[in-house]
Amino acid sequence: MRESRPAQGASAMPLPGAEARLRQAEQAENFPVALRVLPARVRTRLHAVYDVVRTIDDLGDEADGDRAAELRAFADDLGTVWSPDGTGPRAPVLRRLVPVVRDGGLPQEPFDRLIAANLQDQQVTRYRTWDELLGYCALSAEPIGRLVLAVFEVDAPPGGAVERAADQVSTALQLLEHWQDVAEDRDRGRIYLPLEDLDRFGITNTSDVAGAAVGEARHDQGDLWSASASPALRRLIAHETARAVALLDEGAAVVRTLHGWARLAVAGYVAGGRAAADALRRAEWDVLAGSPAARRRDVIRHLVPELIRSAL
Ligand SMILES: CC(C)=CCC/C(C)=C/CC/C(C)=C/COP(=O)(O)OP(=O)(O)O
Repeated sequence: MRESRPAQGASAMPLPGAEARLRQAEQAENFPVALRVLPARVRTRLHAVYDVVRTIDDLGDEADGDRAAELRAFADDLGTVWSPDGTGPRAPVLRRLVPVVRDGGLPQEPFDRLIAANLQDQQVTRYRTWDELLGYCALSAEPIGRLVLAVFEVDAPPGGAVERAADQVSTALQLLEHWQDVAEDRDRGRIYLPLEDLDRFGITNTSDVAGAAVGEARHDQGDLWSASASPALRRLIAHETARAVALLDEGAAVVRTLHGWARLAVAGYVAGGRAAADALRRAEWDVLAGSPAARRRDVIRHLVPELIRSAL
């Protein structure tokens, strides 16, 4: 998962092979970002959007130096895609987005929300409740689904059933990634498992209790800091995975309302989510021994029935 993703570089300026590194990052995702069978125009558009999304995420997670400043600078550059200042954006990844926006009405607002999510990540490292976590997903995951709908020019009126279902699928995919990446996020100082659930399942996290700086391993003890997950933590991960899969199931209805390539692509994302849940189950919910990775063959195994269901 993320550990295999290379850092994009603090300033998102041209890096040798930057695009190749983004393609490599794409391979580490749970879901097929742009299935090879999709038409070239659609794949180009999906890649252009993915690369910007990934860049924002990498600035928020991995950039050296002042990440908030890097994100704000990138946001300024991003804004020029919609409000050309004569020269256009500086970052190559944004230059590749320009024709996609010109060609097919891609909105700026979802990108702005992704910037806001990553700025929030610099400040907020704990979520008290499930609802608070869903609020974060509204900034960090829902915009991705909305962009995918825009890429496929799907008619999805604001607040309507299609948009809501896409939000559910996107949120479910992000939650599943969080559960896969509990150890990695913890090492970054972030815990996405809601604190009320940690309490309810009796998970100890003495770094918080003792008020020690998160990430200082010598102070960190308790269930979240072991080399492998305790029975209590495994029960919690199984519970949170089931909640994410329930959201995925609800949102998967969107696949049935889509047509053509959009249906195939979104079925691929849903199948990727199911493969991620399989990986968690296969690891017996132990998310501390490593990040359980989705297998390609599981994605395919889920894609076929997903498509059949949507055709009925
Ligand atoms: C129309 C429709 C439903 C499309 C699906 C859109 C889609 C693929 C959403 C994915 C959301 C997601 C996994 C975010 C992960 O963010 P993160 O910041 O946790 O990612 P990271 O772990 O890769 O950094």
